[in-house]
Amino acid sequence: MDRQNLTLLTDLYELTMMQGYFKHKDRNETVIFDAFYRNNPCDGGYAIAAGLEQLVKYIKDLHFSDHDIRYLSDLGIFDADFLDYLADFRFSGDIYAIPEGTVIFPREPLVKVIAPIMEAQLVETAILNIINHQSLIATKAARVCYAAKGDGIMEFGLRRAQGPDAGIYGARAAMIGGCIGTSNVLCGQLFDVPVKGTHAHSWIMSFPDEYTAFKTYADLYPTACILLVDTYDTLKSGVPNAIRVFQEMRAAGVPLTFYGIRLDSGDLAYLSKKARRMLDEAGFPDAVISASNDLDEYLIESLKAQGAAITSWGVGTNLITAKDNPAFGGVYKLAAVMGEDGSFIPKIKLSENSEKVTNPGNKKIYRVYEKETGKIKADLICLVDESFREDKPLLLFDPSEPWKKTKLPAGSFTLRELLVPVFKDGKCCYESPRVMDIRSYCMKEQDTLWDETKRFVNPHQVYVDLSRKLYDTKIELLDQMS
Ligand SMILES: Nc1ncnc2c1ncn2[C@@H]1O[C@H](COP(=O)(O)OP(=O)(O)OP(=O)(O)O)[C@@H](O)[C@H]1O
Ligand SMILES: O=P(O)(O)OC[C@H]1O[C@H](OP(=O)(O)OP(=O)(O)O)[C@H](O)[C@@H]1O
Ligand SMILES: O=C(O)c1cccnc1
Repeated sequence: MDRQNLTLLTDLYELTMMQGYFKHKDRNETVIFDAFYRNNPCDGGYAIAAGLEQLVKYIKDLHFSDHDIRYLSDLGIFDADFLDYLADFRFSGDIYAIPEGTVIFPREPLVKVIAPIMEAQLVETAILNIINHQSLIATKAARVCYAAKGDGIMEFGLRRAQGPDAGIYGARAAMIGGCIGTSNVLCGQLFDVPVKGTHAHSWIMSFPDEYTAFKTYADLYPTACILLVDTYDTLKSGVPNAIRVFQEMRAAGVPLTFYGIRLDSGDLAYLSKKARRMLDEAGFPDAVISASNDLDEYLIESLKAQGAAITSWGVGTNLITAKDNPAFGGVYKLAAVMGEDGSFIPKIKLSENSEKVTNPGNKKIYRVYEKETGKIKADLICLVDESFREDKPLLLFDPSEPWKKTKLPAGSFTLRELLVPVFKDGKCCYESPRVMDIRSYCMKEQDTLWDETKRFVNPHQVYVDLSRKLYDTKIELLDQMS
């Protein structure tokens, strides 16, 4: 994906609407679109923003090549004047976004596009495609890492990902969410993240016996020597053969730095405890026991509760595909159009479902932290011309039940604005951090959540409140429409 022009990575209707705007509207009419999501993945209490670096690259590269124009012309639905316009097309607007690795909550704008309507419309599909995928996998990874309580999680999903892009960018997102490495070598090269791995059953099966396979592997890779012990019989053959090889390494003076076993089938709790005892009794208490086999956050949590002696985890299919929640559900909605006097006229989308009624206007988001603990108290969506101060009391109320109010005393909270400028007048003004730096930031972000929000069953939902002014604007629009 990084190597090609993605301008046609859009739904046809964006282009047919663009042509309609071109012919029947003021094509320079400036509008605001918000990308946001409505429900946390996996019924969780939060999500992790990811994908901004690829979004930035996509916007920077936006242009219709001669080849693209010829293709669109051949479709027979676009007129020459519109195709001429496309030939000179560049993104000229502003984009604000929540930085990658940030903890996010439903209904807050993750990306805000302020641009001429034709441009803002075109980019909908790709923005959602990129942000939805990576935010989903980063969130899943954060959950898996949370279950592992500080043990390392290796991302092993490339072979099970839905194609190369999902494998590459999914692994990138999994690193942001907290994995310590990936087996995906191209992801390692593209994003300078650690690549890690053990070996497959085929390695063992290709040798005349398990011991010879282990011994050969240990001679080749003595400093990262994790032996897969379940090809024949984990406790009767795999672990004893691994111990024999470790003893020989020690006897030969090979420093045992990072070594151990991987379990990939059977009862992982039982086998890991037995293996732990065998390794300890043989004098290898620091041998790592790693495990894989269709793991996810729930299984890891369960294995921990069962006292499994596993301290390193390989997670493939369920992470890279977010198997139990395969779509993030982010949407892109019109929030305002610019009036003749240059001010924005807020727009709202109605729905039978009150949760689906959009938040109108040109907005920004404050994150409100409890000063004493540094934990998130709530998020506050307001209009851009509003400002709130830490030295003034802050009144928060629940937008779905506005009579429920909380007044935070001045000095008891800190505020941070979440949306940062990414493009200004079509020029990029944002430099993406390195993935490993985003990962470190994401770890700190997750520390701002209470465990009650991170737990898997009925997590506490963080309040995403509206300012009084935004709330009143919304109610006024709803009144006008009814
Ligand atoms: N103690 C345990 N508690 C809960 N789930 C476990 C436990 N041990 C293993 N599992 C999980 O149970 C599932 C099935 O394990 P099992 O070993 O039967 O898998 P399998 O793929 O059938 O084995 P094999 O690879 O030998 O075919 C896997 O997702 C595995 O991670
Ligand atoms: O189970 P996942 O979470 O998807 O993790 C990746 C799986 O991929 C490998 O198995 P595979 O059978 O593909 O190859 P192998 O011969 O190396 O075990 C590995 O052993 C894991 O079990
Ligand atoms: O390195 C490993 O152990 C590995 C890599 C990919 C998939 N499963 C395991």
